Amino acid sequence: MTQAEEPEPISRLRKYLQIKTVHPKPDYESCKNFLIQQAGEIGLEHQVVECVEGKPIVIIKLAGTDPTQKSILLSSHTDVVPVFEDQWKYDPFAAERVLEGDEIRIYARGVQDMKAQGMCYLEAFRILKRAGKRLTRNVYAIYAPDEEIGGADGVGALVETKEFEALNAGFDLDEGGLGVGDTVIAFTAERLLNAVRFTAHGNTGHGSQFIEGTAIEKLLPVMNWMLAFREEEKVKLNTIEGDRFLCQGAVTATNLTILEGGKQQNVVPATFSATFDMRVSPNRDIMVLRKTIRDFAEKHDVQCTFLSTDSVNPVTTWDSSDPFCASIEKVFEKRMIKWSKVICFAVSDARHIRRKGIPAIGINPLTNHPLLPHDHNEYVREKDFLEAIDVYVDLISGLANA
Ligand SMILES: CSCC[C@H](NC=O)C(=O)O
Ligand SMILES: [Zn+2]
Ligand SMILES: [Zn+2]
Repeated sequence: MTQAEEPEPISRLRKYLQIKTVHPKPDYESCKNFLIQQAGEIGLEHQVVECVEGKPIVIIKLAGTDPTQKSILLSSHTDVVPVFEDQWKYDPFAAERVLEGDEIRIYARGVQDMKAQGMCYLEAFRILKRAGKRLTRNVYAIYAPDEEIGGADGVGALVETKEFEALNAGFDLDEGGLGVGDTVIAFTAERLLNAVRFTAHGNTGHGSQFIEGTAIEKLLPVMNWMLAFREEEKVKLNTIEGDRFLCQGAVTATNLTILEGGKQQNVVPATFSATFDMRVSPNRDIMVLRKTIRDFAEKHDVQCTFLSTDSVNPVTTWDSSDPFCASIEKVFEKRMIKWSKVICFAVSDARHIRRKGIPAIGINPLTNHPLLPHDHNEYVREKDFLEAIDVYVDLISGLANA
């Protein structure tokens, strides 16, 4: 096979990928300009909501025939996570189009997470607009910053604005994960982020002595207890029937991610701290869990700070008799797509939308790829991206006419 001429949607995707919206200093300005230019080219209205200066949210509208009906949101984030450049086969921001074996791939940071998805929305709008087909409901594609750092200044702030209220949203199609094998996953919920930092203070002194009541002595039982909890949940996950990866939302994940303390090898540290990333399953009562953790830490004279204090974690119930869910099921059926409802293992901007009482489902039609979000050499097969656009044409048409 030779590398055929580059299809136009691929050229546009590559341009989007070449914009360095990478943390810690994402180029949101160029990104905003690119999206506005795309909207203009397709002939669509756009608005920019800047809840926090320098963090624009671009909203592009496919106008429906009946704007009094609740609208459909297509959510995406524009930011991408940092790279270890020397670990990449190609420049992560060149968006190289490469022939590997018999497939053409686009390599770039953020192509899986989630710029390909974001561009699918616009390409689908382009096709629908060109066909002159008017759908009933308004559809808004949202391009938001900062999802990768929590989204407080992005969708988290947007949902509190008059502009968001004016969108009159009834349903949100949000960020999905790539399919597992050939199965498309539909996120109906997420685990709650519950990062916790334990800090212990103790006696200090010469490193040669048996100092009593040291910070590390206090901290260790708490750390071990947290790791025992981690083990318990891991065992629980292994007893669940079904794919371990897809089922992980049913249990709570815990990882020690930061360990700090000590200034010099021969000085017993006066302070030591351990930070854990916890992802709490919606099946578990977060308030009870937090109290148990706090009580245990305090019993060991260890301070406990929850770095994330969100406690509300709404779940979108998949209801096949709901017209929006039914319209998605119909697309999957027509296209013979295997799919599965899943609790998302990480968090996404969908949680901000669900907290406003709007149902949100995270879907990504790309299947049979290695999962590379946040990893080196992130890529998407060209053929699959082009097919995903057609899936979005169907999803958008179904939802907007539901
Ligand atoms: C601090 S918000 C982090 C958001 C991130 N979302 C996707 O990877 C996550 O770690 O789940
Ligand atoms: Zn993402
Ligand atoms: Zn991510």
